[in-house]
Amino acid sequence: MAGPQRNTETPTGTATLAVPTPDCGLCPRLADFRRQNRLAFPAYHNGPVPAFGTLAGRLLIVGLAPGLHGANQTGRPFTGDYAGDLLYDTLIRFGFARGSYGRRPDDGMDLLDTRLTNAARCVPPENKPTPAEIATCRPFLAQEIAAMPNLRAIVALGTVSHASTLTALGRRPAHFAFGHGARHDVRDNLRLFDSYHCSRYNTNTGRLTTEMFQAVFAAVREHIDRTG
Ligand SMILES: O=c1cc[nH]c(=O)[nH]1
Repeated sequence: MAGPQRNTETPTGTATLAVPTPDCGLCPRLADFRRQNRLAFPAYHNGPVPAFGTLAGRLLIVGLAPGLHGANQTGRPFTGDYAGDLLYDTLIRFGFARGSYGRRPDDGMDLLDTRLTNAARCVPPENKPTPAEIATCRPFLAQEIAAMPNLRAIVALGTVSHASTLTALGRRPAHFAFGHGARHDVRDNLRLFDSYHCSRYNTNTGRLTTEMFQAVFAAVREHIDRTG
């Protein structure tokens, strides 16, 4: 766990972006959980899950945290478990992705004009990152945002992502109430769209329907096409 806490990646070939090291120890509880998971599931990714998609994109989607048998297994956000089913299908429908989601990182899915990341990069016990863990991981989210020169829209999946995104942008969450379908102009040329998280729990309970989720991305599509 010792050693530098930051790597850099150069996805655009120009900008460098700080990302957590594979053995990031900034959150002791998550590092402990990772050690347990390495023993229990040695074939899994078991590390911070990097963002997926291009930094040149106009859209950034911010999830909560990797699922134990999803992104923590495969190393790609929202990949490997139910959480990606509705998300990737919706992205394809509105032209933000192409391919077909196969729950595997080698399924050939491409994001178009879009980047996908999480408020916390490491899998938390019981899918619940603590506020301190979200805060510790926030600089990586802030760097993602800062490294996207064409950004026009951010979709926050759930209240935790909504608040962390606003804080990363230097805005006060108390000034922007979360609501499914809510839109907030958070700075010049940048609109935040809120959605309930596309988790199995939310869709099974009917809190989030396919139509509700699609309506958010229809609005994002319209916004991006209109603002260029
Ligand atoms: O928020 C989530 C849920 C599942 N998988 C992710 O990568 N993020």
